[in-house]
Amino acid sequence: MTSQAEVYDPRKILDHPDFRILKEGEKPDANANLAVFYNANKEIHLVQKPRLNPGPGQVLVHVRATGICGSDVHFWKHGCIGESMVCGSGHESAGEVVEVGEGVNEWKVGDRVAIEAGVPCLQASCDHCRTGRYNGCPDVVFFSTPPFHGTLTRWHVHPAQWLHRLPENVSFEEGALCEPLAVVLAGIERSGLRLGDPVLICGAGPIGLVSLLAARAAGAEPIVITDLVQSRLDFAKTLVPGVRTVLIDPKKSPKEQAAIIREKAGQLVDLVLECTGFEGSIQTGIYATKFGGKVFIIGVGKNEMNFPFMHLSANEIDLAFQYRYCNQYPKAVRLVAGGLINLKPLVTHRFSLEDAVSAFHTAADPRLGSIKVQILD
Ligand SMILES: NC(=O)c1ccc[n+]([C@@H]2O[C@H](COP(=O)([O-])OP(=O)(O)OC[C@H]3O[C@@H](n4cnc5c(N)ncnc54)[C@H](O)[C@@H]3O)[C@@H](O)[C@H]2O)c1
Ligand SMILES: OC[C@H](O)C(O)[C@@H](O)CO
Ligand SMILES: [Zn+2]
Ligand SMILES: [Zn+2]
Repeated sequence: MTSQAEVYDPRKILDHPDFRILKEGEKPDANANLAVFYNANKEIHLVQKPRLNPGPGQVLVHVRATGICGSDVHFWKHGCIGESMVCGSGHESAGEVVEVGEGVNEWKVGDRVAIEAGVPCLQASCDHCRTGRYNGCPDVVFFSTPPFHGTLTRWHVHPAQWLHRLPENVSFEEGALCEPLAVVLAGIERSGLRLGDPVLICGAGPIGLVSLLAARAAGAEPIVITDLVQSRLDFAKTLVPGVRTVLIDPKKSPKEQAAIIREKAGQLVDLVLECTGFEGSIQTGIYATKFGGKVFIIGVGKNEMNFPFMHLSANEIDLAFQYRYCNQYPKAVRLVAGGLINLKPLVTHRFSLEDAVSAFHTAADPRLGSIKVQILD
């Protein structure tokens, strides 16, 4: 049997005679299959790669919108790949079907789709796939996680069953934002959030802000959101006017921060959606949680952290974690199409594919104040 890794062997593109890295300022060929690749020297380039034909069960998508995720910036800045390797970015994408491979009946040219970037093995021998928790599949091909190239490209070949139909009233930009929404919905589902729960959201980056929208749609009240940056809290207020904000002062201890949050919320919270991955923020969340509550950690951070063990124990506080998502895209699309979650304001900066390298510099520079940077084609 052909393995996932063989089907999506990243060398296929790198070894292809039509693959080349464009020099700075060089004009790409008209309609070229542009993409953004970075290397272990932290260089980032526009590349031209071949436009491949979809194989059996695959679909060729013209990618019309891709958001830049923090992890795309992280892989560019921190490598994680072999020295001579170059890798392509992007996993928040939506587009239009332009060609279908043999045996594909569910899609036709012109269909509008969101691309689910993680393609699990779906083998009966894989416990995670068989039991529906496919985000744990050890053989997943997650486009944009090295060594697999990303979906930030003009023509992307994708397995037909990992595309999700976008209704007419959902734009490509919103379709691309269904990826971070899927992350958040997976967290909200597993956190057990109930109508009327007081909730704390730590961090007002894209994940925290999408959590805010989703927690509001799910009926959380009150909602407190924290950040170190006032402009992000101001942005949160424009998204959900009723949200209560707490500007975190790094000089204060987690216990002191939690006391401020408790005052803002009028009580300790039932649930924390932690969206920073920083130790201090997680500790703050723990101290802000009531007896029997839950700290649900979506943020990712360093390998080892200290948590206040006895406080967790004596207060029966559950700690839980989210790794990507499974079975969330259909729900994400429904919530956006139905008007329960409005993702549109999150896109603050837009770039053409030809100018995608500038998009990365914008996303990576906090002084420019972007929330979500997207590349449109
Ligand atoms: N679990 C998953 O599958 C998954 C998927 C996507 C993203 N993530 C992670 O979620 C986290 C958030 O992603 P993002 O794109 O919103 O990142 P981001 O960096 O844009 O946002 C994080 C926000 O947290 C704020 N912050 C930092 N330290 C803080 C503190 N001590 N207290 C309060 N706020 C603080 C920052 O100012 C920033 O606004 C990241 O760790 C990311 O890697 C996890
Ligand atoms: O949105 C999905 C996340 O960015 C990925 O899991 C990332 O953390 C790298 O694999
Ligand atoms: Zn991501
Ligand atoms: Zn599997």
